[in-house]
Amino acid sequence: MKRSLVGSTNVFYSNRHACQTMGMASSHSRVTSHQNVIRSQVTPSFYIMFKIPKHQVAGHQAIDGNLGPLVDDSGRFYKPLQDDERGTTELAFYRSFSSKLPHHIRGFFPVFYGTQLVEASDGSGLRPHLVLQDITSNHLNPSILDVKIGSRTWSPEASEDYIQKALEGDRLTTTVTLGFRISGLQIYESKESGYWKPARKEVKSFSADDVRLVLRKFVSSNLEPEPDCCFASTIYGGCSGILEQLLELKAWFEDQTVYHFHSCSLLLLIDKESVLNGRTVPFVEVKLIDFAHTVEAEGVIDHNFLGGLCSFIKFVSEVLTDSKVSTIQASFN
Ligand SMILES: Nc1ncnc2c1ncn2[C@@H]1O[C@H](COP(=O)(O)OP(=O)(O)OP(=O)(O)O)[C@@H](O)[C@H]1O
Ligand SMILES: O=P(O)(O)O[C@@H]1[C@H](O)[C@H](O)[C@@H](OP(=O)(O)O)[C@H](OP(=O)(O)O)[C@H]1O
Repeated sequence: MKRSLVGSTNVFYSNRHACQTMGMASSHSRVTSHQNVIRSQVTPSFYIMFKIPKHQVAGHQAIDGNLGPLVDDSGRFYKPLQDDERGTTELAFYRSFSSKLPHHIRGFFPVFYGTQLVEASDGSGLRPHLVLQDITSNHLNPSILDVKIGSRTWSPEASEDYIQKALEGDRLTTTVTLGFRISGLQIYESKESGYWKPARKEVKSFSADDVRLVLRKFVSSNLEPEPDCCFASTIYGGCSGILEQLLELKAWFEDQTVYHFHSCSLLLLIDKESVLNGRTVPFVEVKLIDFAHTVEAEGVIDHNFLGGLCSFIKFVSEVLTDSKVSTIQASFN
C-alpha cells in the first residue's frame, strides 16, 4: 500500500501560519460579495479583491454559487481546499514539493505562497485556500489547454466507489485509449471572433482525431476551415518551445521515483500575440497542476504518467512535423 503524502499537521494551523508569514491577520477577515467580485478585508487597512478567474478552462468553477478558485489583481490564484482527503493531499504536496524536486524541474509547478483563509465562492464562509501563482496573469488573450495525463486517473489507494467513478470517466474519454485526455481549453482566434471555448460535454466527447485537430488549432491563426498551423514552429518547436519543455519533463519522469501524479494535468499556455509582436522569446508555458491524488512513489517510476506523457508528446510532434512538410510543399508551389 502506498503512503499518502498527508502528515498529521492540521490544515487550520497552516492557514494561521501562512497568514502570519504573509503579514496578514486571519482573525480580522471580513468579506463582502458582489456579483463576480468578492472583497475581503484581511486586515483593517488591507483589502484584496477576489474575482472569478477569466481564463479557467476546466475543474470546479466558482460560478452559480459553486465552490471554485478565485484570483486577485496581484497575480495570485486561490484554490479552495476540499474538505476530504483531496484537500489534505494537495496541501501536503505543495508543502513538500520544492525540497523534493531538482531545481530545473521546479519551474514546471506554480509558485506556492502558502494557504490563506478566504471567503469561499459558494457562500459557505471562510475556507482555507492554496495561494498559488496565477499562471494566466499578465496575459490579455492566452490560449490554454488542460491535458489530464495518464491512462488511469485514480490512485490504487482510492475507495472502490471513487475508482468506479473515475474509471467510467476514463473509459468514456481518450484517457484509456491515448493515455491522456483534454479536460478543457480555450483558443484565442482574433479580436473579431474572440475565443473558441467548447463546453465541457463536447470536450469530454473528443476522439483521437478531435485531439489532433485541437492541437492544430492551438497553433493556428485561423480555426476554420482548415487551421493553418502557422505558429507551430515557434510554439511547439524551437529551443524553448512546448516540445522541448515536454521532453525535459519526460527525461525527469524516466528517472524520478518521488511522486505518482494521478489525475494531474499539464497546463499549456501560449500567447499568440507575443509571436505576432515578434517577441524574441514568445510566451509559451508548460505547468503541472492538480495534485489532489498525488502519492509517494516509494522507489517506483510513475509509468502511468510517463506513458501518457510519451503519447501526448507523439501527438504534438506529429503536428510539428506535418506543419514543416506543408511549409516545404508550399515553397515548391
Ligand atoms: N495556478 C493556476 N493559475 C491559473 N489557472 C489555474 C491554476 N491552477 C489551475 N488553474 C485553472 O483551473 C483549472 C482547474 O484546476 P485544477 O485541476 O487544479 O482544479 P480541480 O477543481 O481540482 O479540477 P478537477 O475537477 O479536474 O480535479 C485549470 O484547468 C486551469 O484553467
Ligand atoms: O473529467 P470529468 O469527467 O469532468 O470528471 C471529473 C474529474 O475526474 C475530476 O478529476 C474529479 O475531481 P477530483 O480530481 O477532485 O476528484 C471530478 O470529481 P468531482 O465531481 O467528484 O469533484 C470529476 O467529476
